[in-house]
Amino acid sequence: MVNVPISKALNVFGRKADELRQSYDSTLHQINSLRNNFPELPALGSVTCPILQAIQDRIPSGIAIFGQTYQAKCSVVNELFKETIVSQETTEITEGRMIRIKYGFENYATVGDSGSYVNLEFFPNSVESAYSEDSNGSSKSGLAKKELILLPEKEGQLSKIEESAIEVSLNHILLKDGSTVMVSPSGGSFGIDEIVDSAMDVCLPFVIYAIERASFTHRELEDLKYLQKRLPHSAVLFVRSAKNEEESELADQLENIGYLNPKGFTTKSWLNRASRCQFLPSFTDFHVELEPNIRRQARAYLIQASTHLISLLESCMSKLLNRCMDMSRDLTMTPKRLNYAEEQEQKIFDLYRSVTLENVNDAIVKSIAMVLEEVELGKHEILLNNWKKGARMSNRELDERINTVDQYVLNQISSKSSSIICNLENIGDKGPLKRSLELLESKVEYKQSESRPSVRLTELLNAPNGHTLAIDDGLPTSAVITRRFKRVFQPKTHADADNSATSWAQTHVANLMALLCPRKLGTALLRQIKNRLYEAHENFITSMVLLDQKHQNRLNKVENTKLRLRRHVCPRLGRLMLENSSFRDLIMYGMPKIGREIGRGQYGIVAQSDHWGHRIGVAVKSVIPDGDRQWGDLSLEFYYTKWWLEPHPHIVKLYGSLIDYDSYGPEENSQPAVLLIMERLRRDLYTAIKQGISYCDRLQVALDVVNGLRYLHSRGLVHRDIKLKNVLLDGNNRAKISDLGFCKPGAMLSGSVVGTPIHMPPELFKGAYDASIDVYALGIMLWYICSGSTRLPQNFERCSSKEALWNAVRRGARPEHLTKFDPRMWTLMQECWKMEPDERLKLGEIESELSSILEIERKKVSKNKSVKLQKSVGPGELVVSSTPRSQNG
Ligand SMILES: Nc1ncnc2c1ncn2[C@@H]1O[C@H](COP(=O)(O)OP(=O)(O)OP(=O)(O)O)[C@@H](O)[C@H]1O
Repeated sequence: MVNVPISKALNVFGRKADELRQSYDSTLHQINSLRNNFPELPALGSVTCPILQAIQDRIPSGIAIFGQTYQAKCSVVNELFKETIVSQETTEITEGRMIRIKYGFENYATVGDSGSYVNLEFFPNSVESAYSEDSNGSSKSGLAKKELILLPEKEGQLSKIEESAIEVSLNHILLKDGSTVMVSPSGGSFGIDEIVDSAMDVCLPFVIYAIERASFTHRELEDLKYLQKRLPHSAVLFVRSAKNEEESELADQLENIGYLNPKGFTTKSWLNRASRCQFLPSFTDFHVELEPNIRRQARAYLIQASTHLISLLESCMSKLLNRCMDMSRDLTMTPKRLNYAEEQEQKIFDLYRSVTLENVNDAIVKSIAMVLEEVELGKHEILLNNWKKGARMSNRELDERINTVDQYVLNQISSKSSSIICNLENIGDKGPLKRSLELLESKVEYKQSESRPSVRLTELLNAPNGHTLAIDDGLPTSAVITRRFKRVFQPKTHADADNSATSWAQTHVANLMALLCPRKLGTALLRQIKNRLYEAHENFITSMVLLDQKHQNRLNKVENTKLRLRRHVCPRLGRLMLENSSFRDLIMYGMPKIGREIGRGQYGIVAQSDHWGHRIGVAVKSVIPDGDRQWGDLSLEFYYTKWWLEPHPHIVKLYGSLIDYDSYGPEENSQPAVLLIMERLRRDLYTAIKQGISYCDRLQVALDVVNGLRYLHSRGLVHRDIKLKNVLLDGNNRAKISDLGFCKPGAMLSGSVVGTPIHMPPELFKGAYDASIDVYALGIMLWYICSGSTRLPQNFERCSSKEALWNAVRRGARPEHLTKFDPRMWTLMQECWKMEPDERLKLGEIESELSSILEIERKKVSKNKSVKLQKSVGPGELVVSSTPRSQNG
C-alpha cells in the first residue's frame, strides 16, 4: 500500500479547510450585510492572511519541492511517488524546468514553451491499484533529460515560469483529492519570490527541501530565509537525497537563520518542534515521517487561518458592542438633552420676561447720564456732513443734521440700556445649552428652510438688544409740538455763526437730553423688547417641536437597530466566534479527558479534567444548547468572558472552548455539546460556608466579589446572577465570580426576568433595570456572609412559593436582622437592597466600607490570638512557632 497515509493527511486538511471556508464565507456574508448600517466594521479587503485567502479561493493543498540541486529535487519526486517519474540522468542539469504534477486519468506530460507532448509509459500507483499490495507496476522511463532542461532565453526576452513549466498528469492516489506536487525550477532567471508565487497559485504548499551537499550556499540560505518570511507558519521537511556523512554544518547554518533552535535535534535526524522543521539523513524514513510532517504543517496552516478569522470576528464583535453601548447612551441621553434645552430656554425667557418698567426706566436714566457725559467729554464723534464753519445752511440741511444727532443719541441710549438690562438678569453660562443644542442638531438632517433651535436661541438672547427708539418715543407731547412749531416758523435759511460741528452737536444733545422723558422712552423700549422676546420664544418652541420629531424618528430607528443587534447580529457573530475558536482550540489542544463531576447547574454539568493543552487541572462545563436562543446566549457568555474581558483576579478565567459533535444522540433533534474549559477552583462559596470558613475570610470573599463586579460593570456588563454558588474559592479562600451565563452588557438588557429568586430585586419584575440589580443581589449575599450559614432568611422561608416571595419583596420584605451582625455590616446590606435602585450604594462605596470593616476585624483577630498565646504560653516562656489555624465562623 503506497502513500495512502499521506493522501489521508492531505484529505483531512482539505476537509478542515472546507469547514473553515464555510465559516469564513458566513462571516463575510454577515459583515457584507451589515456594512451599510455599520461602516465601522472592518473592510473586507483587510484580511491579509495568505493561508485564509488560499483556503477561500479553494486552492488545494500540495507538496512543493525545493532543493539544492535539480537532481536532488527529482529524486524526491520519484521517492514520493515510488516511481521513476523523472529520469535518473538529471545529474548535470543546472537549468531545470518547474514541474507541476496533477491528477489526471491518463499519464502524460506537456512542456509549455517547447509544445512537446510526452506520453508517460509507466503505470504508477494508480488510484485503483494503490490499495492493492501487488501494485508494483514499474516505469519504463521517466521524463527525459531533454524535456527537463530549460530552453535558453531568447535575447532581451525573459522566460516566464509557467510557460517553461512541465505539466504532468498522473493517475495517482496521492493526487486524487486535487492535490498538486510542484518541483521548483533550477537556474534560469527566476527569483524565489516568483517561484513561491507560482507555487501558491496552484497549491497551499507543504514544503520539502532536498539536500545533496554538506552545506548551503549563500543563495540557498537567502532562499530559505525568504520561504520562512513568506510562509512563517509553514514547516519544512529537509531530506538528504544522497549519502553524505558530514552534516554538522547544515544544522549550524539552519540554526543561524532561525530554522532550528539549538536544542531538540540529534545529528541523525533532527526534529524541531519550535520551528516545526525536521531533517532526514536519507530516504529510509521518508514515507514514515512525511505523513506526520504534513499533519504538523496542516495544523499550523489551519491555526494561522482560523486565528485570522477569529480576530476578524473579534474586531466586528467589539465594534458592534461598542456601537450598541453608544446607541444605548443615545437613547437615554437624547430625551434628557431635549428636556434640558427646553428647560434652560424657558429659564432665560422667564428671566427676560420678568424685566419691569422700573428696571428699564432705571437703565434709561443711567444711559442718558452716561451719554451726556461722554458727549461732553468729546468721546463721540457725531458725523455731520458738509459742515463748514460760518457757512449758511438751508432749513432742509438743518433738519437733516438735527435728525442725525437725535437718532445717534437715541441709539446710544437704547444700546446702553439693553446691556444694563442684560447684566441685570444674570442668565449664567449659555455655553452648555448652546453646545447641547448643536449636538442635538448635528444628529439629524435639516432642510435649509427649517429653523434650528440654536438660531432661535440666539434670537432670544438678543431680544433686549438692537432696538430703535424714535424721537417721538422720548419727548413729551408739549416738546414735540414746540419742536415742530419752531421748525415750521423758523427763517428759511440759517447761518451757523461761529460754531464747530462738535460744539453745535454738544449743545443740541444737551438741549435734547433736557427735553427727553425717561419713562416714555422706557415704555417704548420695554414694548419692543417684549415683542421680540415673545416672538423668539414662540419660534424656539416651534423649532424644538421639529427637533423633537426628528429625534423621535431617529431614535425609533436606533431602537430597531439595537434590537436587531441584540437579537440577531451579535448572537450570530458570537456563534461564529465560538465555532471558530472551538475549531482552533480543537486543533491546538484536542479534546480533554473528562473526569469526576464537580458541580451541576441549571444548564450545565461541570466536571474536572487533569489537563488540557498545557494547563494542569481544569474544569469543563458542558452545556447542550437547546435552540438558537440558547446558542446565542452561550456564545455571548463565551465572548464576554474570553474576549471582552481582560483576565481579572476575581473573575474565573475561561481558557477555551470545544464543540463536541460526537455527543449528538440518536434522537433527531439532538444537539452537539459545547464545552467551556475554565480554571478549576476548589469549591463554591455555598459549600465553603457549609464547611465552615472564618468571618474574616468571608469578608475578604465579599471584597473580592465587589472587586470583580466593579470590573464587570466598568466594562459595561451586568452579571444578573450573583449568588453563593456563582462565587468560587481557590485554596486560599480568595474568590472569583463565575457563571456569566446571564451576563449582558447594560446596553443589551431587554428587561427579561432572569436570576435566582431570592436574589432578584423588585424592579426586575417591571422589566426595566440596570447594573444596580447586582448590588441588590450582593446585599442578599452579604446577609449569608454575615450569618455564616446557608439557611434561608426566615422572612423568605415563610413564603410558600416563588410568587409569594416576589410579592413580599415588592412590598419591602428583606432578610431579617440577626443579633450577631456587626451594625456596620447590617447597614451596608440594607443600603444595598434598597427598594429604589438609585438609592442603593455604589460599588466603590461598598468596597471602601467593606475594607474598613475587614481591617478592624483582622485587628480584633490578631489581638485575640496574641492574648490566647500569652495565656497558653505563660509569662516569660518563649514561643518557638505557632501554626495559624483557620477560624471557623
Ligand atoms: N471552574 C470551576 N471550578 C470548580 N467548580 C466549579 C467551576 N465552575 C462551576 N463549578 C461548580 O459547578 C456548579 C455549577 O456550575 P455553574 O453555576 O457554572 O453551572 P450553571 O448551569 O451555569 O449554573 P446555574 O444554575 O447557576 O446557571 C457551581 O456551583 C460550582 O460548584
